[in-house]
Amino acid sequence: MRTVDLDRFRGITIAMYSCYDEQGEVSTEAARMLARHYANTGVSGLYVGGSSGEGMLQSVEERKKMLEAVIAEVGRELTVIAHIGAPSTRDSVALAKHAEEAGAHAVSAVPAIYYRLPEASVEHHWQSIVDSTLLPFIIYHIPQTTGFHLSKALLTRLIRQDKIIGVKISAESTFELQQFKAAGGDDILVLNGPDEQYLAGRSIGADGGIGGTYGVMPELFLEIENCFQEGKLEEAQKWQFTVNELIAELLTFPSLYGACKAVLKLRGLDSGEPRLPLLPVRETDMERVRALNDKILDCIARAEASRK
Ligand SMILES: CC(=O)N[C@H](C=O)[C@@H](O)[C@H](O)[C@H](O)CO
Ligand SMILES: CC(=O)C(=O)O
Repeated sequence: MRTVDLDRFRGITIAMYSCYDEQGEVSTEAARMLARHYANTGVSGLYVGGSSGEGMLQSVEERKKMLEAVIAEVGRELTVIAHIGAPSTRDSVALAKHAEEAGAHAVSAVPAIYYRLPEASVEHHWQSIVDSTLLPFIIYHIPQTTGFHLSKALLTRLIRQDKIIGVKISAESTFELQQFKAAGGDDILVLNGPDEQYLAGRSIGADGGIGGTYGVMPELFLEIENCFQEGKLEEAQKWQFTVNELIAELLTFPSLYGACKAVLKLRGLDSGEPRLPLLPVRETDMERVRALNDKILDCIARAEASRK
């Protein structure tokens, strides 16, 4: 049995976008505003500084600032998971210690990126992070960007430790997800990464999800989750199909996060542009963004009406 309460990490966790001002500097006001908005939607948590959060594109100081702002605003209402993975173990450990002091509920990290590392390096990297704080740790497995394939053997070894409570799996294989779940059972959390497969992930063993498109439509993922919990699988599938049409459109823009941020801006939630090399939405694409935002809002209204 774990000494950590796993329940607070279940449900819908938004992989929050970065928040910048007009000059492209981290904006604590924008971070608080966006975190506040999310706290009012009913999601369980926020994942700060991950892929959607552009942690890899920020300095250590900027990452600290962003995390502190989110915790100051919603740290008592929501579960805040700090993604502290950085190319070096040294920076990752510094960020993990900061996250603990700042009041994060858990830390999470990708493998050390850039070098093609043997499993022993990645294990040592993660272990150093885990040993540096008392916080629970969630492995972030995203082989399509890191190039590192987490083996079931390494996972099994790591999750024996009380502090290593689970894995966020962004690999697209639901079989792999199921194998991880089978390796850890009720004693670990397996969190679904690919938003397009939220329902598939849940159906095959995921305990919840952390996703980058939740941020423009948390209500729709909450609806899939509610239907799933109520055993209304056809309804859940209908909403997943709806969501997937929207994701397919979001993925047609030069960057997914640029599109998501542009959508939010139309709703008065300005978090600035994504940081380069992630491209912002082109002026000539703004008509398409407007149409897409209208479509998403319409789907959210339908989901809410179906609950009444
Ligand atoms: C590769 C990547 O960033 N995956 C994210 C996290 O798992 C997802 O949330 C995607 O952003 C989402 O599924 C859209 O493809
Ligand atoms: C998408 C996701 O989960 C992340 O941004 O890390």
